[in-house]
Amino acid sequence: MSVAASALHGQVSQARPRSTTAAANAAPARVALLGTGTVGGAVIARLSSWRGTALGERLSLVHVANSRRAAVGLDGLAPEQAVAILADSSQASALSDIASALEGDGARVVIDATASEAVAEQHAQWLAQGIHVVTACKIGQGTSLARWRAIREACAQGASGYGDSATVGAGLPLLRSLRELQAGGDRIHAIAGVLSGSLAWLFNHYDGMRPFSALVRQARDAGYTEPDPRDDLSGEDVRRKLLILARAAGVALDAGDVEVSSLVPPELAILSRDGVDAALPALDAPLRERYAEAYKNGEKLRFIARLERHDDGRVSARVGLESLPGDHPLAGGAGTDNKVAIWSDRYKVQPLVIQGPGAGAEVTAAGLLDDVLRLVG
Ligand SMILES: NC(=O)C1=CN([C@@H]2O[C@H](COP(=O)(O)OP(=O)(O)OC[C@H]3O[C@@H](n4cnc5c(N)ncnc54)[C@H](OP(=O)(O)O)[C@@H]3O)[C@@H](O)[C@H]2O)C=CC1
Ligand SMILES: N[C@@H](CC=O)C(=O)O
Repeated sequence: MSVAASALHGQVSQARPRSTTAAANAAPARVALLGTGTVGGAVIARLSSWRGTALGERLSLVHVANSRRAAVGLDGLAPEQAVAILADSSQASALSDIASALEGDGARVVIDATASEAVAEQHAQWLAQGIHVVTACKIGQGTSLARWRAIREACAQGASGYGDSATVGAGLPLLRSLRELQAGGDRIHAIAGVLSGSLAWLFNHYDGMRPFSALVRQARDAGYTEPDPRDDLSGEDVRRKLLILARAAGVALDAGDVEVSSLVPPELAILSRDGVDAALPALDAPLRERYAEAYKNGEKLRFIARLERHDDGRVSARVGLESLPGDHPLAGGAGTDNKVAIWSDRYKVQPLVIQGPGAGAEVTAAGLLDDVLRLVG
């Protein structure tokens, strides 16, 4: 599929260096954390490890919530006690409470460590109120173009920043590099690579012997997959990441402009989430066949995202499983490695290649908190 490219500019996160005097005088930024699962739990652990340090003094955790409960501490919750306080809290979780919990001196920040549509729908409203949003969730910028535009406009309206490093590459310097290339006058020509940490891990480990479904369970238990692993296996998570990259590269793609080849057979796709685990073996036979075919040709299976701007102005975007020669540059990597090649005016022939862990609680939490620190100055 191809669409016309349109010139958009890179987004949004603003580094705001602060002077030493300002640093000494500034009230700590007030932080609301939404989501206490794999990623949110690691954010709390990292904040706990900062207690009593200069980094810890820059942030005050005033609101923590999961989908059920919230805990509020207007003078700051001790991060190491936040999980226990939340477990004991009788306050119901409500997104409408967050702005008031953040009121007070200092910058205000919402960290979105959920996979929630309802939370993503609030991003633009918080930004318009001057509240920074830092997110691991791709639903804000990686779904409809209208929502992506609303987020950008709200940043301008609220003079607030959107921290999105964790949405692609779990904090790897991917979006930052795209933006810096363009800030230096480059046009992005193409992007190709492995954008899913869980699918990278799966295809780095799958040898055609163990059932693929058993590896999916292992990847889920390690915290690499989305809460519903079908979001990874269907290519939807990679579609969102490619949309985020494309839009940051100045290409106004909508979700339907990306051609997606899903690994999820129809009988698994139609199930409610409760039924997914038991039905995962439906993946096994088709993937064994794909693997055997690739193996016969000396190739490796990799789930690849591709964006290309053609000379005539068309853009093509697709994600799906590819069988690559064993020595292909995108076939390398280990563990959850993402590996992304970027072609631009200065990298015309040999692309810029960025590689590193692309999923996992700790790297993602670190990427989120890096963005928070950048935004609050
Ligand atoms: N895992 C990874 O390696 C990476 C994940 N991400 C992204 O991070 C996000 C979180 O993933 P992960 O931690 O694995 O998911 P989990 O399922 O482990 O955690 C999700 C959390 O969100 C909470 N939640 C859901 N809805 C709301 C709501 N309305 N208000 C407040 N909290 C809510 C859930 O609450 P409850 O406990 O009540 O269900 C849960 O605590 C996802 O968007 C994912 O794409 C990004 C990069 C890497
Ligand atoms: N499920 C995602 C987690 C990070 O975004 C992935 O597998 O890459």
